[in-house]
Amino acid sequence: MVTHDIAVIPGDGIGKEVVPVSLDLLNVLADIHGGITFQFTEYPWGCDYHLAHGQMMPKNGMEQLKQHEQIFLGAVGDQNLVPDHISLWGLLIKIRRECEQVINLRPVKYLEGVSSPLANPNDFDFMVVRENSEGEYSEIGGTMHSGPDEVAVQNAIFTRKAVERTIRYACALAEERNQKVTSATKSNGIVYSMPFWDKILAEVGEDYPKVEKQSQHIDALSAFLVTKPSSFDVIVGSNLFGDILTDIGAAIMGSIGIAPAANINLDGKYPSMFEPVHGSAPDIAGKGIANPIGQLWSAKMMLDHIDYPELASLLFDAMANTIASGIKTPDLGGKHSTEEVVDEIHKRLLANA
Ligand SMILES: NC(=O)c1ccc[n+]([C@@H]2O[C@H](COP(=O)([O-])OP(=O)(O)OC[C@H]3O[C@@H](n4cnc5c(N)ncnc54)[C@H](O)[C@@H]3O)[C@@H](O)[C@H]2O)c1
Ligand SMILES: O=C(O)C[C@@H](O)C(=O)O
Ligand SMILES: [K+]
Ligand SMILES: [Mn+2]
Repeated sequence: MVTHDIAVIPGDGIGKEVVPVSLDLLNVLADIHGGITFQFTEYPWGCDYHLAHGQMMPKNGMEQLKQHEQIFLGAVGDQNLVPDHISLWGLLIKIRRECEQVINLRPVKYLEGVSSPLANPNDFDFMVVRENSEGEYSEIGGTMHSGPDEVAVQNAIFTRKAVERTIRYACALAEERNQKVTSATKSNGIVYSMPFWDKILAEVGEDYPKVEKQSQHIDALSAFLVTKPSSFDVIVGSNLFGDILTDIGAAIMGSIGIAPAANINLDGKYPSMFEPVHGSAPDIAGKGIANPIGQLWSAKMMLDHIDYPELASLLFDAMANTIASGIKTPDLGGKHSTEEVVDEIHKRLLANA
């Protein structure tokens, strides 16, 4: 029997609803496999923890997390309890940085039975590779003066090392897919970092002659995600560009409640982290109607990552078929609860095992 040691952080809001049901289904999948078990260690870190202890996680929190094989996270943030920049940097971004999860991989795919807001979604299926360690998300800067003279400076950081590895990851991924990388730029307006990014795309791209490389300004690219999403294969972008593009991706998929993500540690030195693209959804928390698909699809990405592609496909098909059969939460125009959706996926897992 192989045991997989997973740290679990439900976090805030609907994280506490969609994470537990996902753990149940992961246990069902382990039973179906017969040769593996999951050992889940739950950490109650988040905004409630901050209210009680003055910080988002304990001082040795990172040491504890680094002991585990992978991390499974729900969502972080509750503006009513803790300012968003404190909660995000104290937990989510802290883990991404300290566990060196330098790539954020986010699939965007049309699912049958979902009403996309697009008139002609045309079966789009692409991957966004988001730089996950630097860029516009930087602690370099500061504020000074007050009143009418008050000023804030925020520096964006682009290192050759991080840009190269992100673009390389995207090109290698495109080689396994449909041989096309679209790079998000804004070299017309952002005159140092973006031409630098474009130069590294050209350099790294030489190692991937079969992959078609294309640069597109982020504003036009955002529009094309809406007007012709099926033309994309792999999109690569900086931390902020990738963040925004994947909310557009989630929107064209039909709901942010279904979009998944993997924060990947490339050398295996520290755990990777699997979490949906969405946040804690304070407006629906506690109502039992959160869509569990984004969290479950993130679990599917974890199964692929730890090399159980068959279990991953079984889970994906059960999820996709559940949606196609019309059993879906209100964000997708359905009338079912989180629990009803999960029960149906559970049934389908057992039926197809
Ligand atoms: N990775 C993360 O943990 C993460 C991501 C985004 C936002 N946040 C944090 O979450 C909090 C709320 O942020 P926000 O409102 O900008 O974004 P959000 O993703 O939490 O919610 C945006 C909208 O989408 C809906 N929604 C999100 N997930 C859903 C689901 N699974 N099922 C049904 N509907 C869903 C919400 O009800 C809301 O109307 C903030 O504190 C923010 O900082 C965290
Ligand atoms: O800004 C972030 O990275 C937090 C959240 O919006 C996300 O996409 O994970
Ligand atoms: K999340
Ligand atoms: Mn985001």
